[in-house]
Amino acid sequence: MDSTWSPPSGKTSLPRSSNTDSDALGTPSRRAALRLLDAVLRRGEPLEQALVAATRHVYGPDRGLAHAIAAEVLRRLPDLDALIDSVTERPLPDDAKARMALRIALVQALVLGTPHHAAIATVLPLVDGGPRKLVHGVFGAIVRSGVLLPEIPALPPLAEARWEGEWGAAMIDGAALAIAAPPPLDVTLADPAETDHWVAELGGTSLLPGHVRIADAGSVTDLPGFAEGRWWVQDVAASLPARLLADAAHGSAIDLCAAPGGKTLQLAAAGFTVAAVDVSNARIKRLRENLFRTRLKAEVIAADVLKWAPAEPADALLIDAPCSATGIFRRHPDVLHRVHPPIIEEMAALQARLFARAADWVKPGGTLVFATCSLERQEGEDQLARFLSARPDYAIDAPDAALLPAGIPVHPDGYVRTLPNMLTGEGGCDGFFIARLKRG
Ligand SMILES: C[S@@+](CC[C@H](N)C(=O)[O-])C[C@H]1O[C@@H](n2cnc3c(N)ncnc32)[C@H](O)[C@@H]1O
Repeated sequence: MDSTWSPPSGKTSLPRSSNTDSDALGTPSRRAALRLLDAVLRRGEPLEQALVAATRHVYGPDRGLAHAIAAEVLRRLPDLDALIDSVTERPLPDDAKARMALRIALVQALVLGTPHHAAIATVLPLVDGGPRKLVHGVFGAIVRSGVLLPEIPALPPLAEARWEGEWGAAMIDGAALAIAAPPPLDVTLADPAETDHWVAELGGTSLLPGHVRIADAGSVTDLPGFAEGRWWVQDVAASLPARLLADAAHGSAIDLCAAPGGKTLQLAAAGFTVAAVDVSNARIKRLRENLFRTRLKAEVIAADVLKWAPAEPADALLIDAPCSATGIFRRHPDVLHRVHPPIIEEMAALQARLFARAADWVKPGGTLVFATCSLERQEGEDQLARFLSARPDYAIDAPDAALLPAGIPVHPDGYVRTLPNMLTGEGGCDGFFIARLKRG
């Protein structure tokens, strides 16, 4: 047994050892959750990317459960670890299987409402032949003490230090609040004139014409209007780049880094003739499905933007550049743990190349929007500054504040920066950087 834990006096009757019976009681989904956490925390893989391999032998609702457990552990990791460390004599190694198993058991018992006996019984087989007694004892000590996780989660120290330095304490408070509760579902309507209709039909609220926010949506595909393609899922902040473009231009549009196509759909619905380019075949498949469902039209091009070039320049160009994705941590909490400065620098270098190359594909007098779903200045403000100093033919084109939800300002320098401490009363928003530029 691991020497870092001393059993509380008296007792511990362990559930039976792992066998196919205990696996049938829900262990496969916990094994899958363990594989997911391993992929994110040890190998630095995005959670979504790890899903297929990690849930290969898990079916039906168990797959969703594995995803939910792993995502919730990632949201509450610092608080779960603090609880574990409060009970062990010496800290368990960060990547020890016992710590992983405890995180999975505790998040079920303390956040997901799993009965305590089921939370521990389904997890003990994960440490079979190893520290079962330790895991059982630590879990028991914590749940018996009646301690709860803090209402407002702690952020991982490295992310907190980076963001506090960049954006200040209010942003940290907003970010912590943002992971305390599941985010609302935002949808963008194919026809903004139908906003009132869909607000009523979906039981939501609206922050902008063509936007509906639903607090507790349940299954997206079962909602009215989904199958008919009247709307698509898109955070309100993610809808702003295409809104800004459509406000300033019309005619032809090139949507670079387009898949799965939320912004392509917006541009097509706004009347642009759209060429949508993306390098990922898997994501392009989803883009085509989205076009099919919404009956909207775009030319879809599978290509690497660093090698591809259009036959002629366009009136409007959107670069929704690949990035660290730290702005979407509410739905993708893996970014809180796996994004570090080298990844941010690597993505920023790619963005700079895409931005510089695509700038030649806009007609004189045309409009370019550069956007990233990142909370890092290197992927936003710094990109804009470097671009403007290299391209005197471009100037910032500040949008009218009326294009944005009340609570999201236009920055004095003319771009839009959304942060987790914006729209907090309405359910928050993702972190985005959006710059609209006019070519002279
Ligand atoms: C932020 S996502 C785009 C989201 C999309 N615009 C939307 O609204 O649904 C970035 C996209 O960039 C694509 N990408 C990354 N590098 C690329 C490259 N060199 N050329 C083309 N697409 C690229 C990725 O496949 C990914 O789909």
